[in-house]
Order: sequence, then structure tokens, then C-alpha cells
Amino acid sequence: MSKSSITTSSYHQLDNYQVSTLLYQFINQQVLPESGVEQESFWAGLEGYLNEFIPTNRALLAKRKQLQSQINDWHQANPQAIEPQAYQQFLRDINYIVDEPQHVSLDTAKVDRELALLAGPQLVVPVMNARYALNAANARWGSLYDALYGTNALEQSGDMAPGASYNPVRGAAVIAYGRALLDQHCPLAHGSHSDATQYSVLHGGLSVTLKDGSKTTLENAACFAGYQGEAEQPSAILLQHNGLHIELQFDPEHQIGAQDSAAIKDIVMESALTTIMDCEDSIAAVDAEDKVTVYQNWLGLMRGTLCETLTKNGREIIRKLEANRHYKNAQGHGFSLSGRSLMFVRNVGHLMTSDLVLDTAGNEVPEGILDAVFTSLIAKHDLLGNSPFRNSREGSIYIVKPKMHGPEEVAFSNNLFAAVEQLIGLSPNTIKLGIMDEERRTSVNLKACIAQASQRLVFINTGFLDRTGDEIHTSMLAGPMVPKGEIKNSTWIKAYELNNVQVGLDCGLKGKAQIGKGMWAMPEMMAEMLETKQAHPLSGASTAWVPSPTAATLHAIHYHQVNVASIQKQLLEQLADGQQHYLADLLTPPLATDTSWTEQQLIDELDNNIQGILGYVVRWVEQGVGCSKVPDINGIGLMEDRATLRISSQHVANWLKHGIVSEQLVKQRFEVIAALVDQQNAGDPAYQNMAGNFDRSCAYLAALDLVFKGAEQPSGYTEPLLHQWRRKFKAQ
Ligand SMILES: CC(=O)SCCNC(=O)CCNC(=O)[C@H](O)C(C)(C)COP(=O)(O)OP(=O)(O)OC[C@H]1O[C@@H](n2cnc3c(N)ncnc32)[C@H](O)[C@@H]1OP(=O)(O)O
Ligand SMILES: O=CC(=O)O
Ligand SMILES: [Mg+2]
Repeated sequence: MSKSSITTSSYHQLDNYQVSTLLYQFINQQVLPESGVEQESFWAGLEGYLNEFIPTNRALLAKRKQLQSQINDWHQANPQAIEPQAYQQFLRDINYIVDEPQHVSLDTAKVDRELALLAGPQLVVPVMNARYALNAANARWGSLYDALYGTNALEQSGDMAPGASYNPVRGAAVIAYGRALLDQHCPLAHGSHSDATQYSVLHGGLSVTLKDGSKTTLENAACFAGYQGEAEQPSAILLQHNGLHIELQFDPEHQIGAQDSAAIKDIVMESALTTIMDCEDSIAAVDAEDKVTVYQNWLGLMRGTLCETLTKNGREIIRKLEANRHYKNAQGHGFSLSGRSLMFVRNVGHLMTSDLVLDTAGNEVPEGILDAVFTSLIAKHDLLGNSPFRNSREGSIYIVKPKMHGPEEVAFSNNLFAAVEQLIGLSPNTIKLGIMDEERRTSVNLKACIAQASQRLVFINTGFLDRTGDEIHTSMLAGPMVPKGEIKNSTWIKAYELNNVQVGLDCGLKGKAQIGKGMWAMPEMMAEMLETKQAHPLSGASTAWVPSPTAATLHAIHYHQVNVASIQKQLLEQLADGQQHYLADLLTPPLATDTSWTEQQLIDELDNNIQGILGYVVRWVEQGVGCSKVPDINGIGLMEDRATLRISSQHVANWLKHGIVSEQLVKQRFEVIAALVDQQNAGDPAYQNMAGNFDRSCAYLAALDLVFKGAEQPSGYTEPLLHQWRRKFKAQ
């Protein structure tokens, strides 16, 4: 627990704690009114809550440290290749692996259908950025035409180049793709959607006129969900397949509609069913001022008031939350669908502390404890109907809790949420929990983790990025790791992904909660995503992460191609015949067996890691940007956040620890790459060069620390050093 270094903030004195005046005023003036919670009882209750949970939080962190030190000692005492049985026994002896409960059955009530019943993309967004957060909330519906036209999903060279103005060849390819998609998932009884000249609603069903004048309908009448406008000439037709909607929009006056045989101007896909508003790894919030901005945006989303004025393509627009979409069904009765993605909020984990609240000794209190109470109190406005919109129709609050290590830490979150419910007047289990399966102690004890939250769990998600960082850090002393790019092919990660689905199904998540997969971290590589990310629904996952609304729209296609409910059913049938045992593979770290890398291979590996580190850290520390697109060594823009930074910094730290690379070589490559990153940012007027500034640049020194002090960082996390250096930069 660190002493607060911020002296500029003023504090309001409670009995035993001091609350940042910024937070105190924000909560009193903007959050408590109409929340059904009285100011006096809230602050008094908060003190009791902090008294109750701070000591346990500290004890859990001490346990992490103790276990890591026992593991380090074991590797030092056993320097030869890991003997699997002895290693597993040791992990059981120290209680790193606990006994697996026999039978766990999920019993979560009031779960919205987007989580329990539907399968589709999950978008993640830094909530500190209001413009992006609004865009994400609205990403429930996305233009297929824009997603195809504007990305490499379709060939981008020659005749197909997007160009400065509309390219009709590319446009025709987009339209053909859309028609093929309709033929595949909502086929006609006869003929093809590409030959359609008119869509209308006749006799309670869809009637489609084809080029030859014949009329047909949908092969499966249930694919027709509704329409907008007049039945004979609708402005939109709503289709449905695998639980997801597809809207055909008609406009003969529109640039695209005018050239289309059926006047279709766009095909709009139901895209991000759910979105995670992230207060964690994609943002840089290091002090009370930042945290209040985060909470303010979350409040704006929960009260429906958030809006942002921006200039786009030379036009000023005001971005706000989208209204619901209204349709008539086949019988002409009105109904509506949500215009917005169902929102989760991702709290921070148990590690960090915040200067939002200080104890009597001036120590910051655990940030996760504060996030639980403030993000829930804000979300209570949604449940009370204090917004023109509704997030959870079932009346639940959805919190994603990251970076928990093992069942005790899940139990802690569960107790925390129960106490918050009492404090702010919610019924038990209103606050739901999404467990990030992203630390090794959670993966190896996943069933026991689920058991600790069986009445509030709504997802388990393989955060493979953090999980990879933890894999390296936990086995830091076991030996040098394989190069970073090879880790994704290693034994443990395959077992980890399979185990997550198996355990989820075994604990009864089907039909009740999400089984989720990780982030597509190459935001510009949409063709490659279309090619490969189908693997996520095919594995039995009901959702998987995407970095942008466009990626959500394209990933939605995979949930039309794959019926997740039937995959899960098959997997459950296999499970009834016996479980696969993944523990031994899960405990096989990605150690290199052959370390005879050439000097050039070592430099390439270092450069790749260091480019990601510097490119990300410079914007984090000096501009407060928590998630960036940073070119890798091959010029491919990668999504970098704190979890990818954890991997890169731990990887270099591991190679330093085992003498694979020397300190001198690492420093030399840092200097070379710093100049390159400076060049990449040359167009940014707010940017300060690192090259020539090596002993003063906060960003550069932070990046060096992340590597050279990497082995000693708690669980290899990057946030302690990032926060320290960002605060230093802000104070300058
Ligand atoms: C390991 C983990 O924890 S993963 C989870 C954390 N990661 C994330 O949350 C990823 C979030 N994604 C992002 O922050 C961004 O997509 C980045 C940083 C990767 C790329 O951002 P940029 O370089 O600005 O993207 P780009 O210029 O291609 O597109 C910007 C447009 O896309 C939108 N956009 C991009 N990402 C998102 C998003 N996640 N949600 C909503 N809108 C988004 C922006 O609003 C903007 O559109 P606008 O001009 O209409 O406002
Ligand atoms: O949070 C996600 C991850 O991969 O880490
Ligand atoms: Mg993570």
C-alpha cells in the first residue's frame, strides 16, 4: 500500500478516512441524488466496508507474494528439467492447487438473454474515452457494407483499391458479399438474393420478387422477424438467424440503393451483443482526477446523458446513445429491439491502490474495493429507471473482475459485492461477476473459482494476454522461454483454452452464462480475423473479444456460420462420456529446449518486444492513453494494452535473467528502437522525443524499469511502474 504522492488534491475528512474532494463532491452532487441512498449513511457505511475488506485484500496480496517466492525457491532447488509429478505435488503442498469440488452447478438468476442465451461478439472499450465509449455502446448494430468496404476484409489492391472516392468495383464486391451472406444464412425458397428486385411483406411473410418476375419467399419462414415502413414497400426488413438479427435497409434515392437491383442501401448486422466498459488495462487512470473522469463517463452511460461533440469528415456531430429500434412483426404488431450493446463495467483487480481515499496514516486504499462500490452505485441508476434507456432488462449490474488468482480471491470479490449490495440497498446477487480466467492459479483451479461465485457468475473468459504474462512470470526461474511469437503454439495455452470451455460446460454455464474467448489484437487485419476467429465459436465459446465496432460486425458473421448452442450440446454429450484431463499440460511452461539462437535472432526478438513496449509506454506515461495501436517490427499495427505490455516486458526480463541477452545489448536496442518510435510519432505535436533524452524522458525510463525491474514486479504486472512514472510526468 503506497503513500499518496499527490499533494495538490484536497480531502474531505470522514471519521477514519479521507476522501478526495473531487470524488466526494462528484458522488454527493451527481451520483447519490435519486439513487435511493442517503449521503450520511453512505459515507458512514463506506467506512465500515473499508474497515472490513482492506485487511483481507492485503492478506491476499501477501499470499500471492509468498506463493511466488515458494515457486521461485522450488525452481532454484530443482534446476534440472521439471519433473511433472513432483512439480504438481509441490504446487498442491503449498496450496497453489486446491482440491477440485466434485459438483458445481451455476445458479445465477436474472441474467439478460444477451449473456445467457445468445452467442455473439463482445466489444471492449476504454471507458475513459467518451467518444469511443459511446461508439461502443452503440455498436450493437453495424453496417456490413462499411465494414467490408473500409477494411482489408476484401482485397485492397488493383481494381479493388478503396481509393479517394467511391470505387464501384469494390462496391460491387461488397454487395456481392452481402448477398452471398444472405443466401447462406437466410436462403430463399427458390433462387438467390442476388437476383432479388423487391422485398415486401405479404400474407404475414416475406415475399421476394426475382429478376425473372417470379416471386419467392424465405426457405425458413422463421428467418423473417419484422419490417419498418409500409408492408408493400418496406424501408427495412429484419431477418434473424442463430438468434442474431440482420437488417436490410432500402432507399432507391441513396447512392448505393439507387444502383442496387432491390434498392438495398446497406445490410446492418446485429454486432456487439455485449460491451465491456473498461476501467482497467486499456485506460491510464492514476489519480483521483482521472478516476472521477472514468466514473463520470460510466454515470453518463448509466443515466443516458453521455454525449460528445466531434468533427468527422469535416462535419460536426453530436454522439449520444442510440435509441431502440422499432419494427412491426409479420402480423403488423409493433415490437422493439435494443439499440445498444449490453454493458459490463470492468473494475480494476485486487492489486493497485488509489488516492481517491486515504486511511488515517495517509495510505491509499485498494482501488478494486472502491471500484466495486462506486461503479455499482452508479449502475444502480439503470436499475431505478433513471435513464431514458435501459441497460439490463433483468435488473442486474454486470462487473468484470480481472486478474484474480484462485478461488480465495474470487470469494473475496463475491463477499465484496455482497457488502456493496447491503451498503447501497440492492437485493442479494444483483451484482453479477465475470471472471477473467487470466492468471495461472485461476486456470488450474477454475472449477473451485466458479464454485465461489455460483450465484453471481455470468462469464468466464480466457484473457490469454494476461495469462501469457503470468505464465512467464510464474515460471521466471524455471528457464528461458521460447520466443514470444511461439508461445501461442505451446502446450499450456491449448490446454488452457480447452479447459476453460470444458469446465464452463461442466459447471452448467450453457444457457445461463457466457463462455468467452480472448481479444483479436490486430485491429487492421480483418481478412485474417474473418479467416481464423471462427475458431472461437467452434470451440464452444458463446462470445469472444473484438477491439473495435467494425471488428464486431465482421466477427458477428462467425456466429451465423457456427451455431454455438449445438456445439455446446455436442461437447456436453462428449463430457458425459468422460472429461479430458488438462492439468498436466496446463503445468507445462513454454520453456525453450534449444537456446542456440543466432545474434540476429536475438536482436529481432528484442526489437519486436521493445518496439511494443516503447510505442505503448510513451503514450501511456506522457499522454495518458491506455490502449494504442502500435506497429510491430513488420509494420503491422497491434493493439497494445497493459496485458500485452506485461508479456513483452516479462519476456525480455526472462531472457535477461537467464543470460540469453546481455544488459548491454538490451540497452543498445532500446536506444535504437526509441529513435524509430520517435519517427513513428513525428506527426504528433504533443509528442516528446525519447532519443537524445534518455536520462530525462519519463516514458523511456519507465520502459527500462519495466524490463530491468520486471522480474521483481508483483505477478509481472506493469501497473505499479506505469502509475509511478505517469504521476511523476503529471507532476512535472
Ligand atoms: C488484454 C485486454 O485487456 S484487451 C481489452 C483492452 N483493449 C481494448 O479495449 C481495445 C479497445 N480498442 C481501442 O482502444 C482502439 O481500437 C485501438 C487503440 C486499438 C485503435 O484505436 P485507433 O487507432 O484510434 O483506431 P482507428 O483510428 O482505426 O479507429 C478509430 C475509430 O474507431 C472507433 N473505435 C476504435 N476502437 C473502438 C472501440 N473499442 N470501441 C468503440 N469505438 C472504437 C473510434 O470511435 C473511432 O471512430 P470515430 O472516429 O467515429 O469516433
Ligand atoms: O484481459 C484480457 C487479457 O487477455 O488479458
Ligand atoms: Mg487481462
